[in-house]
Amino acid sequence: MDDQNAVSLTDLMTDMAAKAKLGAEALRLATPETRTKAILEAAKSIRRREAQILAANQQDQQFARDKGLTDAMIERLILNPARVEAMAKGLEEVAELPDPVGRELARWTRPNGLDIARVSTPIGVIAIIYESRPNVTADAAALCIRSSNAAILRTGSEALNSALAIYAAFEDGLRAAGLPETCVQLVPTSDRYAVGLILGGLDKAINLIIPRGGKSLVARVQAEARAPVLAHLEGLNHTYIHAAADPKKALEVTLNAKMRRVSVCGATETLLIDEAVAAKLLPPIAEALEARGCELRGDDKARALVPSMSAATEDDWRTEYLLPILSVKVVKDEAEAIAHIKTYGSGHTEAIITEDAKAAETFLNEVDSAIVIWNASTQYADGGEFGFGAEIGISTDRLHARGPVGVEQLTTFKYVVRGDGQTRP
Ligand SMILES: NC(=O)C1=CN([C@@H]2O[C@H](COP(=O)(O)OP(=O)(O)OC[C@H]3O[C@@H](n4cnc5c(N)ncnc54)[C@H](OP(=O)(O)O)[C@@H]3O)[C@@H](O)[C@H]2O)C=CC1
Ligand SMILES: N[C@@H](CCC(=O)OP(=O)(O)O)C(=O)O
Repeated sequence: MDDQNAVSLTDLMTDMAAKAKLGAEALRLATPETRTKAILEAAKSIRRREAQILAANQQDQQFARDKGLTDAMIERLILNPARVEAMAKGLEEVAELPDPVGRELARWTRPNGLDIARVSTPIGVIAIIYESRPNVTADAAALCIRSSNAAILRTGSEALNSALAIYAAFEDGLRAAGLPETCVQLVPTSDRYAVGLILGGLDKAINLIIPRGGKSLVARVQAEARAPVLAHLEGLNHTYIHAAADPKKALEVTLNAKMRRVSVCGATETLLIDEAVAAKLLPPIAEALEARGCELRGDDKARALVPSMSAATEDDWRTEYLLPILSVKVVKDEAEAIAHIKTYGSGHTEAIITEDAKAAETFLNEVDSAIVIWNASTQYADGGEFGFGAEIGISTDRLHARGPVGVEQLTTFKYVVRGDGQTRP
């Protein structure tokens, strides 16, 4: 980018940040009913604007095809009338969520009579950098309004036209509720220079940055972020089939965990299987996966059982494919499975398949990922599936929230202290 463009983009983003601060203040002081109205009106507007949204999405799909994106990546970009309706319905669900701000979280009285209450509050201005999935624009905007946070949204570049069309519905919703349209703003360019400006914190206007993406984004965030970050990063997830696994559950859960949607961050990327059951369980699981078009890459023991597998390299254990590819390792026991996850996992989601409650508890306790699952698919890593209405994504950070981030996770708190003239000795 030349100097002139850099200056104008810097000006644009600085202006957005200043407006976002005002928006955050307006939201903080608005009633819950006003915020509900903004979201419901945005949902109505999404339905009204369906044709525009779909036309914008067609442009994005063409751009993505010209760019040579994989089918899985194009699939997550696609909108159709059913998906537009699902987006509007999702907003209605968020609108109905209990208001997460202004709640008394705890209250106690000190011996000196001071009455202290911990009360939930919004975070302020949240900037979200996310991938090319159009519904994230709607979900993130609605969750931020519900939780009284102003949002600066930076969509993946392949979804920019769709995001702009969806964003227009939020301008309608905010206006109809009498709130400034700038409570939610969308970065109107795909220039990555804007990402750098967000990571720089925009003169401390940004209270939290949520980056939702893969390796390239991680590297940049780690190098450049100068504002607090709540990382929603890659999901290098494992499913471990324990020696006491039920064969039917092992087959069905593994198939779902890998193949339900291969491009989502909750997809399983590595299958670990106990050597005690590998000879019996791995061949039928491999056959079923291959029949659905999944490529398998295994270690020597796995390949001895399933000769069609290619050899896994060290890189495979470290790769989040987001494709119909699965790495497979036969492990000696649960301890080796847990050690493998500790070495290669990204701290997102891991599952154990077993009928042995003690082994399950060991796994749930010792594996230190944001989500640990017993006898179910890693693809349940999702705020909607957790009952949160929607999600910003899955936090792979340890502070201030872990796992699915919904409205409650978008709040912080303050202390309200009520006295009667006390002075401190
Ligand atoms: N934990 C979670 O909740 C989720 C995590 N993910 C993860 O996202 C990844 C898949 O999505 P994918 O589209 O590949 O994600 P990317 O990381 O490529 O893109 C995500 C966003 O980051 C931006 N970005 C990426 N790299 C850079 C960079 N170097 N400088 C500036 N901006 C950058 C992208 O912009 P641009 O459009 O310019 O490329 C896009 O807006 C997977 O790793 C998946 O696990 C996905 C969904 C949820
Ligand atoms: N957690 C959600 C969304 C995951 C998601 O958006 O993933 P991606 O395909 O990488 O954009 C789900 O499982 O549907």
